[in-house]
Amino acid sequence: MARITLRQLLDHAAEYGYGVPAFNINNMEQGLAIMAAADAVDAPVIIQASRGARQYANDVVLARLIDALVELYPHIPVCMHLDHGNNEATCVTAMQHGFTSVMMDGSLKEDGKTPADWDYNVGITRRVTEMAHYGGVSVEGELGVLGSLETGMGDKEDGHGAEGKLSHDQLLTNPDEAVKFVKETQVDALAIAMGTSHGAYKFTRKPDGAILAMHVIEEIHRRLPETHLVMHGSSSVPQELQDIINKYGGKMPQTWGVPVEEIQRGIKHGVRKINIDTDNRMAMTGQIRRILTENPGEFDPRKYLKPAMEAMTKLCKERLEQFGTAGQAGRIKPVSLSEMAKRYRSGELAPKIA
Ligand SMILES: O=C(CO)COP(=O)(O)O
Ligand SMILES: O=C[C@H](O)COP(=O)(O)O
Ligand SMILES: [Zn+2]
Ligand SMILES: [Zn+2]
Repeated sequence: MARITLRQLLDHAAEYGYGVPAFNINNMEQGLAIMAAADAVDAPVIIQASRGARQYANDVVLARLIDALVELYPHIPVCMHLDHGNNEATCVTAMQHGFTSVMMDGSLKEDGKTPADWDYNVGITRRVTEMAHYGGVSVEGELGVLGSLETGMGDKEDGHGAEGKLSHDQLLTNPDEAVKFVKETQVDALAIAMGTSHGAYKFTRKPDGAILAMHVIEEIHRRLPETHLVMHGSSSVPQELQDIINKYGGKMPQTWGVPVEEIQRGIKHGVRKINIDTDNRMAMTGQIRRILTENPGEFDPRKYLKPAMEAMTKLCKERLEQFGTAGQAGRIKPVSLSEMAKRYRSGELAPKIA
């Protein structure tokens, strides 16, 4: 059994100076693809499911799927994480289905659209952290609202995300507030806003410091050196994948994502979890388009899902290598949830804030 908590994994990543991609999952093919990549490079993995993924695949199916993946690859530590939990219930039901980590995203209200105020975010995140830690489960919180520094718009693209115009203050996490937030909520990891957004359309040009504010990460890390930082919306949206999709009938306007070298810079400054969904969606879609275009008579899903899985495996492998996750699986001895719970109770896992 190699299920592992986010806290244990990110503590290890901090100790050895690497980052861990968190790949979103919605179905068996994505699960198999992630595990094949982790196995190929001996990396621990974070597999995360959004509320949408849980509705799509069904909690019971997802839970059994993760059991199966863990059984198939007993030497790979797997953290099963809830992406963008919107209230206490979403977090608790994830824990009931074997998630070892939950995100309570209190930066937005329950509707996943309306920016929340400080008291709401601290209150709900603190409640989830208390509950989760009793069971040894890890918690990621979020401070600041994801959205574009180019347009000032929230990131409404894929269902979750703020609607309408946001202020510069909302779009960039304030370092002083970050310190207070971690202290008051006791989260294990903190997602911050610095110009990334979900989906493919993050930037209209290769991002520089004006629209991808890596200096905010560096400042927060200076103030909170022991806190694991999380970058959402961190797909790189490779040109090559845009080209494949468009070559085979797709119509994706030219766009830019988060360059891998910027993420690597973040990893030097406390970024430990890097969320990636869009790149994998694009890798799979490109191959499905290619196969169906080249073989219009094809109707066996395996014929296009297998190349789609292989493309996803290739992308996951690249990120595991680029972030330094490769080669770390064998160095981690999973700590049980009950042992983690004891450590929270003893106070030894409380955030260390100067
Ligand atoms: O942040 C994410 C999931 O929480 C995914 O981000 P991307 O859309 O950039 O892949
Ligand atoms: O939050 C963003 C992730 O990419 C998950 O997206 P989703 O809510 O469409 O499943
Ligand atoms: Zn969010
Ligand atoms: Zn996200």
